[in-house]
Amino acid sequence: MVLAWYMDDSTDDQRLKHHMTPPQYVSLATLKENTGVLYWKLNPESYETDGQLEKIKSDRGYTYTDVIQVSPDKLPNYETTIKRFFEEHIHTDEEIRFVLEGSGYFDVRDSHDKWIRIAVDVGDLLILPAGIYHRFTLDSKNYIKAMRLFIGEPVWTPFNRPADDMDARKQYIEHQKSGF
Ligand SMILES: CSCCC(=O)C(=O)O
Ligand SMILES: [Fe+2]
Repeated sequence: MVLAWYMDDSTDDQRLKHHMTPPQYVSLATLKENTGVLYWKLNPESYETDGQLEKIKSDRGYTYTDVIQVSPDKLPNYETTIKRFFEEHIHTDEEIRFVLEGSGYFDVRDSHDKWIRIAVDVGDLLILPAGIYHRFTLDSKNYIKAMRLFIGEPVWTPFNRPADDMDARKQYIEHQKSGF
């Protein structure tokens, strides 16, 4: 089950939960209204045949899929890559991830520039809109396997903050003002 919460300001291990005291959770509805992040829960046992993933793919035009595994032995240049995932950045396209095994945290900035931590695990399909400031980290279990989806030829290029002058960022801010 996906859960999201506001993060504390501690600079401790990024893989910890970083709850506020007391914890301050964010509902999926609020997450969507405030940030444009979308979420589906799919059945990890039957997603290949039950049509749910196929429907999302055809509704949203996703034509490309691959699978990424993040662990020291599976991911090339592991240390460098996980550092890059955790640098605050945007993309010019949506970031779409469907968790097949393991778990992790996507952190996104809300409309007041506060970090919201989204905990994903098996069956969670998360869509981060183009232009949202975000980052990714493994949690303390240290492993995730996820499907990546894309419209057309994938572009994974991160643009680290500050990227406020980019069109994708400006368009994101406009959407946020007018309501997702
Ligand atoms: C959960 S997939 C691993 C992270 C990733 O692909 C990304 O941050 O772009
Ligand atoms: Fe990203």
